[in-house]
Amino acid sequence: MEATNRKSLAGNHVVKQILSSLLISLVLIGCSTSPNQSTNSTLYEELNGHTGLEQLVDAFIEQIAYDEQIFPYFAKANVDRFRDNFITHMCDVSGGPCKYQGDSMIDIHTGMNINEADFNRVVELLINAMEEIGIAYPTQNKLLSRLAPLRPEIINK
Ligand code: HEM
Repeated sequence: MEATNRKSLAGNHVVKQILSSLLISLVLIGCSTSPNQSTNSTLYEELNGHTGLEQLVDAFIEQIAYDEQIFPYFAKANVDRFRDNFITHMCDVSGGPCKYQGDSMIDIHTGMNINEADFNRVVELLINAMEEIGIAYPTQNKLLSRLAPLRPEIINK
């Protein structure tokens, strides 16, 4: 009985050692933030600037093109104009050196009758696009939280 206890204690000790070295590694990884994640960089920089946004919007447009639920909204849209204006809008929203001067979110989306489910689907497509080009989760979340307040300007208009 005692031997078994000691054995399991010894086992516990090894487990503790492994856990504490794991913890140390995690803390070290957490401390060694890359330049992209430093607190001084803007979200625009984390998204790899203009080139990164171009990549993201191209991946997003491809997602839309293959999505049966969302594509019908864009069937008659001018894709080149959408691409340019969406990039500028994202650049502005993420703190980049652009000023979006296009129509307001309300004006653009009025008459489209976009419901909650379709809005959520578009968010999913944007997440897929971010995944596809390898944007880190914390950066994804930051972009989504900047877009979330626009929801009431787009839904049910
Ligand atoms: C946070 C979410 C959204 C943002 C930030 C956003 C932003 C924009 C921007 C900047 C444009 C460019 C306007 C232009 O072409 O000049 C646009 C166009 C458009 N958006 Fe959205 N949008 C969002 C959600 C949605 C959703 C959920 C749908 C449909 C389900 C949608 C459908 C469209 C369509 C069809 C156009 C093209 C209009 C056209 O060129 O005729 N958008 N959006």
